[in-house]
Amino acid sequence: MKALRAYAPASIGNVSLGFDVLGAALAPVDGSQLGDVVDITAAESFSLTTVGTFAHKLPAGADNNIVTKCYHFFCQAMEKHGKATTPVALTLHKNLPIGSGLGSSASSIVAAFAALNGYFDCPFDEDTLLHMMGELEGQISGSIHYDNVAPCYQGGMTLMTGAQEPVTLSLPLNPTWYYAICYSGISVSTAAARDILPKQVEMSTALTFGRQLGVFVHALHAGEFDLAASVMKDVIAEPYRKSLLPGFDDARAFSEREGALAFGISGSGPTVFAVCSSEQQAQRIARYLDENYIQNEDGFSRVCQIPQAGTVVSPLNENDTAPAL
Ligand SMILES: Nc1ncnc2c1ncn2[C@@H]1O[C@H](COP(=O)(O)OP(=O)(O)OP(=O)(O)O)[C@@H](O)[C@H]1O
Ligand SMILES: N[C@@H](CCO)C(=O)O
Repeated sequence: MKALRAYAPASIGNVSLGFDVLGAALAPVDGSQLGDVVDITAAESFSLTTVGTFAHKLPAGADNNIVTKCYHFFCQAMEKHGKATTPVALTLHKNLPIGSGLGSSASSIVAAFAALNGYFDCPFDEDTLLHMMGELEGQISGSIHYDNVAPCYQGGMTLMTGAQEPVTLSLPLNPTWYYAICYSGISVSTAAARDILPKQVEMSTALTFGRQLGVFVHALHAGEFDLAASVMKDVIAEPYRKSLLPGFDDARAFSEREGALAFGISGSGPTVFAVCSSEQQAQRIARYLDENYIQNEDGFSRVCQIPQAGTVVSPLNENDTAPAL
C-alpha cells in the first residue's frame, strides 16, 4: 500500500441556471490550488489529522469530521463487496472555508474517497464513487445533490442525469471564459440555505428553468457561447438566497457595468461569481469584489477558469508539503 495524496478542487454548484443539476470545477489562472487535500498512509489504527488554513473552523473531534465518516462508509462498502481494508492515517489539509459556497465539504468528501479508492487499488468505479460522495454530501446538507462532488471529482462542467449511471454528462467548455469568484468571509450553511427555498415552484418558473437549461446545453455544444451566457439566470434559489448575502446587488450591478456575461451565487453562497470574456475584465471585477464584497479577513477573490481535470491522486513523498490556500 503506497502513501497517496488527493487534491480535490473547489466547485461552483448550480452555475446559476442549473439548481442541483449543474456544477463546475474551478482552477485559479495563477496556477495555485484552490481545494482540500487528503493524504493517506498505512497505520496501526485509523486516525485523522486536520491542518490547513480553515482547520480551526472544523467541528471538534475527528469523529465529527466528514472525512472520518467517508472512511467508515468506504470500509462498510468494501466489506459488503467481500474486500479487506487495513487501518490508515488520513491528513486533511482544510484549504477551503466552511460554508463558503465553494463546495468545501464536497472537496473534503471527494478527496477522502479518491484517496481511499486509490490506496486500496481502485475497487470502485467512477459512478459508484459518485453515489458514495453524493450520499455523504447529503448527510451534511440534508439532501443528496451531486453538483459539487461531481465536478470536483470529474473536473469540467457536469450535468446531473438523475440516472444510476452515468451520474453525469460532461458539457463542452468555453476556453475564452474567465470566472471572477469572491468568498465574502461569512459562513452560509448549505442546509439552512436549502431550507429557505420553497418546496414547490410556479409553472412559469419551472418552464423558464427547463427552457434555460435546454438552451444552455444546446448552445455549449453548438459553440454559441453568447447564447449560453444569456440564459445563465437563477430563477430557483437566488430570489430567496440573495437576502443572505450583504453587497450582492451592488456586486451584480458593478459586474454588469463592467460587461460581465453573467453573475450569480456560487452554490448556496456566500461566494459569488462573474463570467467574464477576458482575464483583464475578470481581474477588474475581482478587485472590486475584494474591496466591496469581502466582509472580513477570511474572505478572498480569485480569477479562475473551469479545468478539464478534477481530482488528482498522486504518490505522497516524504518531503511533500501541501500547498496552503
Ligand atoms: N471536512 C469538512 N469540511 C467542511 N465541513 C465539514 C467537514 N467536516 C464536517 N463539516 C461540517 O459540515 C458542515 C458543512 O456545512 P455546509 O455544507 O453548509 O458548507 P460546506 O460544504 O462546508 O461549504 P459549501 O457552502 O462550500 O458547500 C459544517 O457544519 C461543518 O462543520
Ligand atoms: N445545489 C446546492 C449546491 C450547494 O453548494 C444548493 O444550492 O443547495
